[in-house]
Amino acid sequence: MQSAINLNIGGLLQNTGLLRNSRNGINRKPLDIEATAASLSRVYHQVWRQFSSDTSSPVTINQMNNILRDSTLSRRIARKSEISLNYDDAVVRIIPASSSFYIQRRGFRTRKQTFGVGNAGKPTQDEVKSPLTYFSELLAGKKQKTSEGGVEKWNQYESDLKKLPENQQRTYTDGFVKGLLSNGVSGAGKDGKKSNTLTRFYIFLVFCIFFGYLTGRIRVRVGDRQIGSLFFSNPQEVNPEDVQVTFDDVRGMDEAKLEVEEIVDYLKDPEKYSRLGGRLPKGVLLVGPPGTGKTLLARAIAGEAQVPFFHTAGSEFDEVLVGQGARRVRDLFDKAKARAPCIIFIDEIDSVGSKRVSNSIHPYANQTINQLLSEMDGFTRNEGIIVIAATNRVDDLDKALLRPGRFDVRVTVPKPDLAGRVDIFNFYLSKIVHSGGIDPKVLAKGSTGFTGADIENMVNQAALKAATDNAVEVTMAYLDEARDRVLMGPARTGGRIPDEEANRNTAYHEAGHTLVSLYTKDATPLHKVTIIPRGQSLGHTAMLPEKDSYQLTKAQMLATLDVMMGGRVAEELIFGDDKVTTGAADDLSKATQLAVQMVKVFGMSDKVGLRDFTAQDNESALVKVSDLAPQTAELIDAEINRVLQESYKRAKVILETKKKEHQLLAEALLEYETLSADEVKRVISGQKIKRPTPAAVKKSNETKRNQPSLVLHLFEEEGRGKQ
Ligand SMILES: Nc1ncnc2c1ncn2[C@@H]1O[C@H](COP(=O)(O)OP(=O)(O)OP(=O)(O)O)[C@@H](O)[C@H]1O
Ligand SMILES: [Zn+2]
Repeated sequence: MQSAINLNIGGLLQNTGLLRNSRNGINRKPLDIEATAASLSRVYHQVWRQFSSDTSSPVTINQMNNILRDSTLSRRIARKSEISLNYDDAVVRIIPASSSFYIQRRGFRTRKQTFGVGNAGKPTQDEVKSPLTYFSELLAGKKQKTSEGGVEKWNQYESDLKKLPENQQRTYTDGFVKGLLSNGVSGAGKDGKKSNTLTRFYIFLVFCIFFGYLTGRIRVRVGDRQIGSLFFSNPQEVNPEDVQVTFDDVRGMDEAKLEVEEIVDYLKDPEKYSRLGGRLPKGVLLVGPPGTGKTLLARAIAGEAQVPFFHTAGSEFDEVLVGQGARRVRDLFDKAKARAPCIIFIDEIDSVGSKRVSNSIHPYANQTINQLLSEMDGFTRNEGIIVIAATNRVDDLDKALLRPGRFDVRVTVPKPDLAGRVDIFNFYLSKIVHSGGIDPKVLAKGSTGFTGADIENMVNQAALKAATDNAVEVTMAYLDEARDRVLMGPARTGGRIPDEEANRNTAYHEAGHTLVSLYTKDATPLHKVTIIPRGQSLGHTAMLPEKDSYQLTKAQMLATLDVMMGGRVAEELIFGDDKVTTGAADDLSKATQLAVQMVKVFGMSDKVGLRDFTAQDNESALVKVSDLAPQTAELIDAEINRVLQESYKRAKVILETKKKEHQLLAEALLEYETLSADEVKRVISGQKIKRPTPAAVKKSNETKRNQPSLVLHLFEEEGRGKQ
């Protein structure tokens, strides 16, 4: 039992880690509601049993699902710096940023518990305790009710503040406090007792605002520059003992590891290198797609060499007062020099180091880059500082950053190949209890294109689901299910949407994609098709490449286009021209993007010819957009249209000749909701599927759900208004 719970806590932290990742820009991992709900409700159950003699669970997974499923809410959850779940007088606070959470019972005495599993050491209770709770407790004394009112008002105030344009927030803050203070003075004469409470509330409020300002919870803007949160947002330093990652934790990138090995050697003993006159790089640029383990590799270098690791992100240098970005860079290097040998890691360097621009929107961006450049020139090669930067868009970087003496070593961190994926699967499988029959090779074959982060996520999802089901071990079935989640995004937990007309439309739309993919020679093989909503889309047709591909042929790209067109064509053929829906918007935008690239970048249109027409889009280009002959622009436009039109026609021919199969497939989708590639093939050849329909399964699973309701409080940090 205990171990199952630990697993869930670990899983919960993983999920909060996902939250943190999705806040960090590129949304590569959508929040998996089902898994999060499962782990949350388990934790709840656990807390409940510790704090109350009542052994029944205070909240069921279903209820938690319902709460999290609300799509607007879940999108907002992904942006939260803190999520707090209240039930009766127990509170669970989750702090994605530090991958920690704590459980607390409000009342006369506060019992707290911190489960810290994680990267950078356990935060102490006081660290994770929000300033709000702190002050509400401090000031409330035994009058719990009052302070709760305060918190409520505070929440109201905070949410009101967020609705305002950012430049007005400061004014609002001042006004609000002034108003309350003057109100309090006039109220004082009438009712001493009340004013006492009020005064406490004001003090509380002022403290909150001040504290919020300090911790970055509240940010003040002047013009379009932001001040505030200057005190606590210095680059966070992870001490050597905290970086416990070693090269052994980094799997499936042997070449990259080899390339950075000598850096480790150097950091361990810089003297040795200086003595022999060796010249080591000052900066290393890790280039690769998100989730391939660039951060992990940098950490491992620090861990292997046992040196301090300064972790920052390019975006942290942004959004500050004029000159603040430059100041932070300077501070960072000053601190690093004092701790040499050490590593400075700058994640997403493209957000600060992109090409220097001379426009009025970003007048100060250049200062930050210039500072970075001068700092890097400022220390000598053998001073013991290695700056490691990560990016997935090396083309966007300012050329000056790439010159010798700066980031002159480039290490590519690609998506893992087959052998790499086997290695990564082995690594993460070894951390869970799984059945003997699982073959990492099979898993690796079925996950072409997955990154290390995807694989970690997949194994973790499987373990979570198995724990929720009280399974003894993680079986292949769980892993398969988890792969689909990673591949297609988390499914809506409530199953199909309640609108059967929309479902019918989705079924024919997806069946259209599926059929075109089956009958187009170079299309990526079909994996699964579903009409259960996932993410933003109502249905999904998933394809999975059979093997790693290092390049795409023109035929493959055209096939991809045809498959994308299949959805709209299907709607048109079945429901008529004026009954087509908005459902094809995403298909069309992706298709257009692909067609544009084929014509403008890949030279795949004979008429337009072998020329890269995007090269002129930047400042220093020899040929500017305006130099392009109008006929050429017209030709490009016409060719893009032609590529799309032809693809549409090919899809139409297929679906017109496969009417019968189309209908069979759509009907089967309506009945079974999700079909595997094999099942699709059975259905269109007129055979039956031998498993109960989801409707039948649901009916037999109907359970009682009469539990008390749950309140979800969300604390927002980032000033992005409500929704
Ligand atoms: N090659 C790998 N071996 C083991 N684990 C990996 C590997 N790649 C990724 N992971 C797992 O995925 C997590 C996320 O990877 P990481 O943050 O290092 O990726 P990244 O390339 O830095 O992404 P981003 O560019 O978004 O910052 C890692 O913490 C690790 O747990
Ligand atoms: Zn579609």
